[in-house]
This record gives sequence, C-alpha cells and structure tokens, in this order.
Amino acid sequence: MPVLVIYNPVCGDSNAGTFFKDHVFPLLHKFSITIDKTVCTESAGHAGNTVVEFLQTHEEDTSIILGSGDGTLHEIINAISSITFKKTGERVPTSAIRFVLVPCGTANALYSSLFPPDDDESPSYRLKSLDAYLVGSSATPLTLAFTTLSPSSTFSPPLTTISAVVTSTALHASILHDSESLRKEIPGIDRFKSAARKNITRWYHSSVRLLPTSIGRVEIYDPNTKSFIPHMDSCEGDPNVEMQGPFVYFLSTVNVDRLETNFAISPLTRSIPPKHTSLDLVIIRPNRDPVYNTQTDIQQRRVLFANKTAQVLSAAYQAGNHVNLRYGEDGEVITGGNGLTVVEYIRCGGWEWIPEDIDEKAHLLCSDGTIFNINKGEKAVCVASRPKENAGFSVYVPKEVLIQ
Ligand SMILES: Nc1ncnc2c1ncn2[C@@H]1O[C@H](COP(=O)(O)OP(=O)(O)OP(=O)(O)O)[C@@H](O)[C@H]1O
Repeated sequence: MPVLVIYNPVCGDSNAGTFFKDHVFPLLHKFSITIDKTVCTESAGHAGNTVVEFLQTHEEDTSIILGSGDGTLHEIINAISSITFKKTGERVPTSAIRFVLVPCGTANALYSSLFPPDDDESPSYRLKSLDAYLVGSSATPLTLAFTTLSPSSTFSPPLTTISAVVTSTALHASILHDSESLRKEIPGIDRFKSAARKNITRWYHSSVRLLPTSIGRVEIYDPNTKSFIPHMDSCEGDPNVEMQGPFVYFLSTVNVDRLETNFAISPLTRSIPPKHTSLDLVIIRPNRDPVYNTQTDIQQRRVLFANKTAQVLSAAYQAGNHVNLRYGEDGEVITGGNGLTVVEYIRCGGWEWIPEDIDEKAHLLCSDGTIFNINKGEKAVCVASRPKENAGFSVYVPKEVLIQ
C-alpha cells in the first residue's frame, strides 16, 4: 500500500518538523516502511493538493501519515471530495484512504477523542495511531457531515463542506471566527476562551429543522433514564422536528466526544456510541429558562443568561457533565431535580439552519474550524454520512479503540 507522509510545520506550537525528525521517521525506518513521498506543507492548501495529485497517480488504497491538527485533515478530505478521479470518473475515491494521525495541532479533537489523554505528555502518547499502523492494526471508518450552503445565485452550484469533527453555528462559530485573528497573539487553546468571553452574551435568530437518523426518528438524551429516547415531536409519518430560536449554542459533532483534551462537549458519543449513521447535536436555547419572560430588559436578560451558558461550558470541561444540568424553579442551573434540561442533546441524521436575515452573526457556519457565510435568505443543510465498505476515510487505531 502506498505511503504518503505530510506534516504541517506551523500548526499548534510549530513543532511538527522536530517531532517527525526525532520520533516518526526513526520509527518508520525501524519498521522498514517505504515512504513514497514526504511533504512539509508550505501554505494552506498544499496538503490537499499533494494528496489529490498523489491519488490521481496511485488510485489504490493509501496510507497517509499526517502530522497536523484537525484543520489540515479537513483540508485533505475536502480537496479529495472536490475532484473527479481520472480512472474511475467518480467523485468519491473508490479506494480506502487510511490516516495515521500524529497530533501536532492546537486542539487535536479527533486524536484526543480516539485516544483520551491521561495527562501523558510523553511522545509515546502522540505515537498511538502510528504504533497501530506499524503492528498491522485495522482502521476505524470516519463518519462525515456534509453541509450544503444554498448558492448565491441560480447560476452558481451549491457549496458543500465536509466535516470530520464539528459543524456549528451560533456561539461556537463566532468563537472560531474571532479566535483565528488571535492565533499569533495567543497560539494555544486560550484564544478560544478569549473569543468566547467576547461573544457569550449574543443570541442567534434562526429556524431549525432536525432530520431523522436511518431508523426514522430524531432522538433526545433523557438524563432520567440515561439513554436516548424519541424526541416528542418526531413521530412515524412526520419525523422532522421544527425548532424556533433564539439559540445561544448549536454545535454538532461526528467521530468525537471532545473538541480539546478536556472539553467533552458531546460525551455521549463515547458513553452511548451511535448505532446508526448520525451526528450528536448540542443546543442551548434561552427560552427554556423558567425566568426567560420575567426580565423585560433584553440586554440584562442576555447578560444574566450568559452566566448560565458559562456554567454549561465549564461543566463540559468536567467530563461532559453539562448533559445532566437542569433548571431549578427560579432558573438556577442545577444537577438533578425535574426541571427542563439546560442543554438539548440530540442524536439525529442531520439538520437545517435557516438564519433570520437581520442577524448577521447567525449567518456564520464553522466546519472543522473553517468559517463560511450563509447567504441572506438561504440556509445550511448538514447531513451525516458513512463511507461504503472498504472505501472512504479511516484512522488507524489499536483493536480496543475500534469504533465498529
Ligand atoms: N505551511 C503552512 N503555512 C500556513 N498555513 C498552513 C500551512 N500548512 C497548512 N496550513 C493550514 O493551517 C491550518 C491549521 O492547521 P491545523 O489544523 O493542522 O493546525 P491547528 O489549527 O493548530 O490545529 P487544530 O485544528 O487541531 O486546532 C490548516 O487550515 C492548513 O490549511
């Protein structure tokens, strides 16, 4: 099987080159792995172009040893999916593309979800996917989320972006949008916290439609039974669920239970693994708060609600405990009781986000850290998809980590 090595020298704290020289290449040499091509990326887009060129000439199952964060992986998946393969004339690769992930980025959401960290900062923690590849382990397939943005005119085709980790709007998309400009100033994950503080009082106005999974239902997490149950608005004949805003948080994930080492925003992906092609969706809507209607001053309402959003996000850092938070009688955020859950934790086949024209920020969409703008009067439609057997993208993991 051909082997391609790619690393991004500027991702994370810019140490991918040194890490490959000190740890990755010596291991490949020790196991007598023949490398067909090595590329140290020189700019955004370079990794995607490299892989496309490589596959056009090889067109067989390929292993890519990738030293980067989630953004470069996203770039490669999208580059491959945007071409037509010369030999087969197909838009999707008919062969398998298997990644060895070497986490070198800022957040490394996919890697830290597949290999939950145990405070192990040693090089061996970062070599787990490579070890799996070297001992001939299998690769776990990636579910992908395809988001289509309606075209800006009838003459242009719709734009599709593919996420292997996260697709979001609302607060998370605003954070990613603003944090990019802080990358130089704050290279680590603190730039996300800084951008969160700037955006936390904002509400986003949009209509939402949740789409069923392949079993024909939208499901919601019930903390009483600690299981997913059919959403009360999703029935046989009419499985879609319509939702009105305002929204504070609207974020869906595939393949991951966390976006950073300790930020387990979709923890049920791990504790209750999905049985069908689906994505996990975390929603916060302030109108579920029992005191929502009691303050008349809208600005004051938003500031007060921001404290509750902050409590949810900080609970996500405590092993994903936000999924158990409820409102008390006076709107206080508590664990236990019978109040409405603060978070609506949904498992569904996809969603539609239809932002209100007047709300600029509700038009932002984040796909694995890349930011898109939804045109006025248009919508984003996100659908989960699983690869065909023996095709598509997968990641080498040891046997005990295999998702299926
Ligand atoms: N040599 C380069 N110079 C500038 N940008 C690059 C280069 N190589 C890749 N990139 C771009 O850098 C972006 C970020 O890379 P990546 O996601 O790998 O790291 P990160 O953002 O630090 O990590 P994470 O996504 O885990 O937070 C990607 O969108 C990629 O296109």
